[in-house]
Amino acid sequence: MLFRRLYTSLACSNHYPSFLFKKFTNPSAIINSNPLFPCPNSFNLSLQRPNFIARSFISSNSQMGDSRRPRPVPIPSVESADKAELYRALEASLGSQFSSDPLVPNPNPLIMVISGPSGVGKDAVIKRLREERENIHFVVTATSRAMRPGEIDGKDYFFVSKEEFLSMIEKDELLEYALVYGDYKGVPKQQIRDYMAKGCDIVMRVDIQGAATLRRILGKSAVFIFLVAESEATLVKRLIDRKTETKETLLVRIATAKEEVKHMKDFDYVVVNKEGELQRSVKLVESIIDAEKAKVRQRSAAI
Ligand SMILES: Nc1ncnc2c1ncn2[C@@H]1O[C@H](COP(=O)(O)OP(=O)(O)OP(=O)(O)O)[C@@H](O)[C@H]1O
Repeated sequence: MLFRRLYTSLACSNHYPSFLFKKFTNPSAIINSNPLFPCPNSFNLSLQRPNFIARSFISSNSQMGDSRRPRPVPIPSVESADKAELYRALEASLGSQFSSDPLVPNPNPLIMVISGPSGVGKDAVIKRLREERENIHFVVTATSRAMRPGEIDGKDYFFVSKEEFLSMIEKDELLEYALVYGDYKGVPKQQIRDYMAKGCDIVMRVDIQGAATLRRILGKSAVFIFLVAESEATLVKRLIDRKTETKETLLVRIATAKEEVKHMKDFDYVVVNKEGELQRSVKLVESIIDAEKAKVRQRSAAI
């Protein structure tokens, strides 16, 4: 049993020649067939004793002369030994201290792009996510449009003049921008850099066109989430209930939404924001973040 554990830990370690583990499944076969183990018979014998003497495997693999080899280390019985004593004996036997350094580096900051048709619930999901999750920066967009009553500069948008916006374009300070109904809207790069440097994840809320532009710029280095209602009918009712649209803009938004749903395939994840189940949608977005953080090959975005 003890030998099997030792064998498994050595098989996962970089310190030991892999051929020993690839080729053999029976530990005693390794011992009996490998010239690096000078005394196969004595090893087999030692397995039969409760407190057997283990040789340092790492050292026995070295090219050092016998005089420099560490002496055999007694390993106490697993059943009766003190935990600390057993731990130290295993360290001594393997010839190195067990490191407390993290085996896995901190995950990279994530850039998430949340998009979906108008009225699907992007703002509602993001608002709830903001309340529930720390270490996320929600990107504040720059716009050249006038501030509406109740809006706060730096929170809802960065309100800048058209000239200032054009100067930001000129200086390549925007990750992406668009002219929407005569007003510029864009994502300032520096804000994203600053928060990523602090280790924060980044969330951007953009329309479908913005998401397509960001996909071209960021490729697979960002996560793209498409938010959708369970049906067209639900989406329309939600827009009507919001009472923010005129009949003309309602028509435009609904017609646009029908087209936008076709772009779902360009995203990495789809979250169905079902009627009355906002919390479930937020949990699903959080699960996506958690899954991305657990990826062996992390996305790595450079802005
Ligand atoms: N799961 C849900 N169930 C019921 N109502 C919801 C749900 N999610 C969002 N809503 C409501 O639907 C309406 C539209 O949501 P929201 O404004 O967040 O959409 P949006 O995608 O940000 O829209 P737009 O792109 O037009 O700004 C809001 O009144 C919101 O409270």
